[in-house]
Amino acid sequence: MWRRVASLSSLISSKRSSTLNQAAYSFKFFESFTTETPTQGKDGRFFKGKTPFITFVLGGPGSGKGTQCEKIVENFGFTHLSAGDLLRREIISNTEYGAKILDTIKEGKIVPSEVTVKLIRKEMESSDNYKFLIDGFPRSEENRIAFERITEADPDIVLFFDCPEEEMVKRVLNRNQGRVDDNIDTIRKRLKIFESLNLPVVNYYSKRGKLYTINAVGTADEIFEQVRPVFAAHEEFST
Ligand SMILES: Nc1ncnc2c1ncn2[C@@H]1O[C@H](COP(=O)(O)OP(=O)(O)OP(=O)(O)O)[C@@H](O)[C@H]1O
Ligand SMILES: Nc1ccn([C@@H]2O[C@H](COP(=O)(O)O)[C@@H](O)[C@H]2O)c(=O)n1
Ligand SMILES: [Mg+2]
Repeated sequence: MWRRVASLSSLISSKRSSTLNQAAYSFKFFESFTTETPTQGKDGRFFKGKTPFITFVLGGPGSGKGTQCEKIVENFGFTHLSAGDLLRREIISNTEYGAKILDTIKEGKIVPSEVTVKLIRKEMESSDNYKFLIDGFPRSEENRIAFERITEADPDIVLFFDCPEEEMVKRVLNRNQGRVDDNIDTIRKRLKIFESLNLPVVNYYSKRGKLYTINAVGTADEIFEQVRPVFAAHEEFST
């Protein structure tokens, strides 16, 4: 049986053991990484030009984050940074920790935050744009806190694509892009991690008044009509 992820707060209390397991896992994983201390930009700003406008894009696996990000890019001129894509690029580039990332993604677990934040930060630093969609991040409170620490930046908007599990599973199994994690076993693991680690982040931004919840059921165009007003409210984003 699949169920809709509706009440966020009721799910949060059950997360403790998953959180501890993930923390122990991250520690073991991270032991094999070089632990260079991150450098912080002057006044916490490592970007060129304007103050960055940061949108975090959250939602379960297959909820349509990437699909909607493409539309936001087309309509509002953002730069799309998918944390998952950046990690997959590390695997393909065969970097020193590519194999570890591959194992982590196959297990549906979360890659240590410092690794992911540094990849995101590098992309932001080398971009001439100041409007960023950071898709699939933060996936956990640890991700969120690491981003704040390393970049000293805070998101302006957080989008949350709220989708029933049954629909997410259907979409992922039909995706057909050859992803190693698009199989039923890994999807189940990713859904558990989503509930235990990602929903607390959603809840955090909800309490801070930054969250825009989008009903992710319907056609991609219908869903985008809920997204559009969030950005249209900022006149400077009209391209
Ligand atoms: N509204 C929609 N209705 C039906 N299918 C959709 C819709 N939006 C996206 N899809 C399809 O569902 C699949 C998953 O979408 P997408 O890759 O955008 O999700 P995602 O949230 O980025 O997933 P992940 O977290 O696994 O990267 C894709 O094959 C996409 O074409
Ligand atoms: N902040 C993140 C984002 C992703 N991952 C890992 O990548 C997998 C795929 O991510 P998608 O956003 O493309 O679905 C995800 O299941 C994680 O294993 C991560 O560790 N941290
Ligand atoms: Mg995606």
